[in-house]
Amino acid sequence: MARIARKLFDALAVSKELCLDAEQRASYLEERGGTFRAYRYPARDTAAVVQYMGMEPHTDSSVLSILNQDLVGGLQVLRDGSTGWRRVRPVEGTLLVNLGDMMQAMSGDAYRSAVHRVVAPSSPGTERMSLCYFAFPEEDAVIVHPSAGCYRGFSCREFREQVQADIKATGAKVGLARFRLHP
Ligand SMILES: O=C(O)CCC(=O)C(=O)O
Ligand SMILES: [Fe+2]
Repeated sequence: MARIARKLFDALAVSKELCLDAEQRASYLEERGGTFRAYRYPARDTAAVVQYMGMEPHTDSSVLSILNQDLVGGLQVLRDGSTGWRRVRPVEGTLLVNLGDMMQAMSGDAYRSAVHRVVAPSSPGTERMSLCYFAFPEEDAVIVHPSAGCYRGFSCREFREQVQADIKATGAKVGLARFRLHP
């Protein structure tokens, strides 16, 4: 997964939206600093009246996240500027890539961090499994976009600490809005 993340990142890094130099390419994605998570979403026992949320709406704090979901389905994304959720149809033998908050910051909002959620299965006895790899920058690399000026420079460590402080204080992640220069 780390190698796939590196290949994808290097391909994006030369795009006009990122245009990273060699040093940024190396420090904005740290192969050994990735996190791997395995999830199991059991179905609700009783007949669900409302959709039962397996994971609440959020953006990933990563640079990019690579997801392997099974065929049960349940992942949904919010399209930019829309309030409607779209189901992400599982396709056997494929990986899914979500861009995260770090990518949005380093591209000066050209690439957006996808808001997504997981709806747990509704049929009793069904469960959903997924594997997710999250790629991050080096802890102390300062993320800046040379011209966009959307965000003040910040490191992944600072971002994580801010997210944790916000969750502790308010119960929710504030995320990139904390670092935006012109709210
Ligand atoms: O389980 C999934 O499909 C998504 C998990 C996810 O969005 C996350 O861990 O951030
Ligand atoms: Fe996520």
